[in-house]
Amino acid sequence: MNKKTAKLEAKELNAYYGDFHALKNINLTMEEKNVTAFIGPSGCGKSTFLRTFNRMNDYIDGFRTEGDILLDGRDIYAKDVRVDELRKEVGMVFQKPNPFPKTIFENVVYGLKIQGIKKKAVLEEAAEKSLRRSALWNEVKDKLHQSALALSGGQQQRLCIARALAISPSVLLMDEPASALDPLSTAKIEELIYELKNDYTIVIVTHNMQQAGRVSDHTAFFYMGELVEFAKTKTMFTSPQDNRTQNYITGRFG
Ligand SMILES: Nc1ncnc2c1ncn2[C@@H]1O[C@H](COP(=O)(O)OP(=O)(O)OP(=O)(O)O)[C@@H](O)[C@H]1O
Repeated sequence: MNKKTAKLEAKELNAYYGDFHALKNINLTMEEKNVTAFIGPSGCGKSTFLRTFNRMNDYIDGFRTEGDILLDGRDIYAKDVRVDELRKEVGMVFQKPNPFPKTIFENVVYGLKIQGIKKKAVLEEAAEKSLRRSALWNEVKDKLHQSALALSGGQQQRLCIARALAISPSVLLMDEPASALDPLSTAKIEELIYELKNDYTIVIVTHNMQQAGRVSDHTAFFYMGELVEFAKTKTMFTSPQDNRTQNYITGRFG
């Protein structure tokens, strides 16, 4: 087996919303082309941590970090890092599907157009590739120029994944990507995550323990801003080392 390399690393990471200490001295390494699930009770800092990897928290007044976040060994909070470049590398999919009120095609190629790509043939090829990759092509290939808002919730979420993939990121952050979807659409998203990890490093926040078990290689359990435990998912669910992890995964709290 190939030795996996570190893709994302947090080193002594602390994060604050004003005076509130939201993430406490987090050290974590995530391997390339792996799926890592973040689990833990509501408010423990999962989304905050996820959003540090593409600097999504930068928009929040009073938010600050200490310590380092590294992508391919480079500090993404360094002064010379361009956030727009970073977000090409680190794509994100949110809890609620959020397609733009545009056509399916325009949604997928949105990021490419912002980058100045205008050639129709290039955009068409990229759209097809991304829609195939997100397992949506067969369902939408005959209505690419219809409104994305007419798609079902599950299709909209796969469209948002296609939109994220179109700009060729190497990391995909997913914040509870299936929690607003029905079981069948959820299963499709899970299958897709399983497929995508051949090419992408994926980090997923989920409240659904079965989902973490099904899709992730590694799981990180957070509690009150601390990373309590990080392990291979199988190990975490069969023999957690910390009582808090044990209590959470057996449903005693959270
Ligand atoms: N914009 C903000 N301003 C101030 N505090 C915030 C902000 N966003 C989150 N927090 C606080 O930071 C803590 C961690 O929130 P976060 O959303 O990261 O938790 P979470 O584990 O993702 O929760 P959930 O599972 O409910 O989504 C919470 O106490 C929350 O109230």
